[in-house]
Amino acid sequence: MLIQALSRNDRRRFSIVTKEAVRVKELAFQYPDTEEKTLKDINFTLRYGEILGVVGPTGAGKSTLAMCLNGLIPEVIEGELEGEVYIKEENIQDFSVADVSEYVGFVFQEPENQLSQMTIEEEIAFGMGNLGVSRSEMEVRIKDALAQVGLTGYEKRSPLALSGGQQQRLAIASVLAMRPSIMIMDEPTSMLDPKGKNEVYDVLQNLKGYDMTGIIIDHEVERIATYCDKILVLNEGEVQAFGTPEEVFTQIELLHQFQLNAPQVTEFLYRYNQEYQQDVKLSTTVKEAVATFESEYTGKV
Ligand SMILES: Nc1ncnc2c1ncn2[C@@H]1O[C@H](COP(=O)(O)OP(=O)(O)OP(=O)(O)O)[C@@H](O)[C@H]1O
Repeated sequence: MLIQALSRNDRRRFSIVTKEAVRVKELAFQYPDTEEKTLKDINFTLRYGEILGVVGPTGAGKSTLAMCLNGLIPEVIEGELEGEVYIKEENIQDFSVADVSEYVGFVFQEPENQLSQMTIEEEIAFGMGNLGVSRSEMEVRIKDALAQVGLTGYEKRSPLALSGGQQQRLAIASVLAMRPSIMIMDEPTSMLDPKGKNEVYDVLQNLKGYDMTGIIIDHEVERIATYCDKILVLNEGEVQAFGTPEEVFTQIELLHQFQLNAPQVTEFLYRYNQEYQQDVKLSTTVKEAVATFESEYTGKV
């Protein structure tokens, strides 16, 4: 009855939100010649359009997890893999890395390492060329991708003449033009200065709602908390927490166990509660915290 009442577009959207974009099931991985598994019994799912932030201390296994999701493990990087990864409900172990790359785009830490062409438009065309996209379609996608990352007008420039933040935005544009269903970014801002970090997160913020599922590994908890729909905390290859930013970042004591911090506002509220024996709700954004304080204290002071 409900389905019948929906328009064709609504039905399409309905089917998208109800399907899983990513399912990781009992995933474990051990590199050769190591004594312990780097990943142990990882389970989570993401729906279409959701953005996942992966946080964890150094060596937790975050990059290893990312490589299991794009098929580099175990096809290119060998080791003992257990469990399954489903992208768009297909088990990626049934496909080659090249096939998986049509659905899963990857943005690396260091932008320079992923740029190889003479001009910005050639850079964006390069990935599409490997997918067999026609010249006329490429032109449309180049224009669109540059507009999305704020680099319109830079088509003929050299990628090497861009700032770090612009280079990373170009790397994102190159992935966007390939129209993957999932975009994985492994610490895309770690090599950038604060201005570059802001540029990249502003672009990512604008991409939200573009029907693309995203996975971002980053130590920038402030930005992760506002940008992501779900957070996964990884430590020594095990999932310690998975849920919304509010569900995860309010577990301050758990985070501290793994030398991780919540956003500053959440840390402040936690310490305020401790120092003054209060029970103020822990918020993960300044806006929410202000609203909480206003409703608690207006007229009482
Ligand atoms: N090719 C490899 N062979 C053997 N061990 C490896 C290999 N690559 C990574 N490791 C080990 O696996 C563990 C997890 O590494 P990984 O890079 O996935 O962690 P990470 O959470 O991404 O760390 P960081 O935040 O420092 O990037 C580390 O102990 C690392 O030394």
